[in-house]
Amino acid sequence: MSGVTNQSAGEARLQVAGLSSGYGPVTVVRDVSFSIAPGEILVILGKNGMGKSTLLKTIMGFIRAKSGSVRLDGSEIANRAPHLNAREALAYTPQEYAIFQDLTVEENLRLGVTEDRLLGARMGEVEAAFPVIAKRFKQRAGTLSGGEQKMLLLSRSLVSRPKIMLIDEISEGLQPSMVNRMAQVLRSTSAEKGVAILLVEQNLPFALSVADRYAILKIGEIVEQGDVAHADTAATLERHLRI
Ligand SMILES: Nc1ncnc2c1ncn2[C@@H]1O[C@H](COP(=O)(O)OP(=O)(O)OP(=O)(O)O)[C@@H](O)[C@H]1O
Repeated sequence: MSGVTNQSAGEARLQVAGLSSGYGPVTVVRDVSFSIAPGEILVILGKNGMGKSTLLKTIMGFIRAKSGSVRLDGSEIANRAPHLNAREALAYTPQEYAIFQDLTVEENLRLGVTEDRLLGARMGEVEAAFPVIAKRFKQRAGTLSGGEQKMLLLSRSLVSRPKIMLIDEISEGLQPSMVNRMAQVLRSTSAEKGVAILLVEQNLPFALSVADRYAILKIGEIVEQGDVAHADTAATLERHLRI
């Protein structure tokens, strides 16, 4: 099994073991294993087409696992419907600008909560994270800039009070100031709320500024994982990603 972790199962908020999945007969994610503790951020690195997005979608339940397990605080959730996973505190932020363009910012945020009244109580968190979003509450989401739409996506995840956040290339196409803001928000969300965050990223400086640990995915398999702060990290990334 590839990618054995340095944590015991008892500590893991998210534990993925021997996970394989794909499209029809084609296997894309192969025997992937890792775990993430509460308050920890793991980034999956890899070139285009290596299976990073497929891995996130499999964990969320959008793509069927062919084998393996996905555990949330020790309970098996592999192949559970995405809406049930969302209700039980998994928040998925896709790579696409997946907001409802014709709804207002507020209406988009409301989709992140199970009851309308909860949004009012949680708006303070959106305001603290992304003041620009809170100011545009009544504005049609389609009028936001690309970067603001990404902030709205992340805000929608935050108001759902997740235990686990699955985030696919949030920094893509953002200007540096917005990327820095995203990094701060993710760091404080994991540190202060104990959220386990699984990031998929191609933006290496951003990934390394945010994550505690990394795993490198190559043709669907984890070929290496380690601590970002470890002295060997730069050499390992150079070897596998040629950067
Ligand atoms: N809906 C699909 N049907 C069939 N094959 C797919 C589908 N989506 C992705 N694939 C294939 O699965 C492989 C992995 O794709 P995936 O999007 O998971 O990679 P990725 O590492 O996230 O890459 P990128 O950064 O380009 O999004 C690729 O070969 C891709 O062509």
